[in-house]
Amino acid sequence: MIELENVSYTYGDGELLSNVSVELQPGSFHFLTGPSGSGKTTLLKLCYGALLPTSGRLSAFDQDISTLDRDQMALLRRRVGVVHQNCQFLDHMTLAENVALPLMVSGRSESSEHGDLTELLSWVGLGTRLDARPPELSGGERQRAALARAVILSPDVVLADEPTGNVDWEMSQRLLRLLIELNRMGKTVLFATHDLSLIRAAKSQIQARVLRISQRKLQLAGADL
Ligand SMILES: Nc1ncnc2c1ncn2[C@@H]1O[C@H](COP(=O)(O)OP(=O)(O)OP(=O)(O)O)[C@@H](O)[C@H]1O
Repeated sequence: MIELENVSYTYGDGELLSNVSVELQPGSFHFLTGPSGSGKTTLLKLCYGALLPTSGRLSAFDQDISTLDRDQMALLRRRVGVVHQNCQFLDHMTLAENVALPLMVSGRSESSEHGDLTELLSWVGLGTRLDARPPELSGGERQRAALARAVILSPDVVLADEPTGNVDWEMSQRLLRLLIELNRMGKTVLFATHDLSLIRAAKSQIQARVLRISQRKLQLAGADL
């Protein structure tokens, strides 16, 4: 689905990621961990084409991302749902309208495999909050709304950037379960988190590989986690 071959990325004059290689196979579940500032968000941005590698090759759906024109890049972005670290909503619109925005922008009327919008919001536990305005939502509700918005176009890949960053343990587990469910529906999932206890808790629920960024390199974490 997404493959990085010797990808490096440099902001200004400081190299952040150095010769990173990884392949996200269809239907796989990966965690991405590493200290704050190690480059997790940057790696995710590379995966959805918000940044292009400084060197190396990144391909998505068998296409070299650096060769894509604007339309092809837009198509790629539709196949990759992103839960951003600091999810933003439009405060003057309802929760349902915010979640439906990608549908409107893409000119589509149908929803994801969850059926209609109400069904999707019920799936994330927000079925009674359709008319709420974003400022009225709790942190956990915002994160679940962000997840619903990320999957409304039925992407093949879901990238989640610290979706459990500002929520308690119970809500973290709930978000994890939703991502596991998406994976069981066949989606390829990359879940960035610094929360190692959550990764340990996930081990009994799913077979996932754990990638760790350390000193600009990407490694497969082992039993030491
Ligand atoms: N647009 C940018 N310009 C310059 N430096 C940047 C930019 N974006 C990020 N950085 C720097 O790159 C480094 C990695 O940032 P990144 O957000 O990818 O790390 P992270 O592992 O996701 O961190 P956290 O866990 O704190 O979210 C940080 O030092 C950050 O300041």
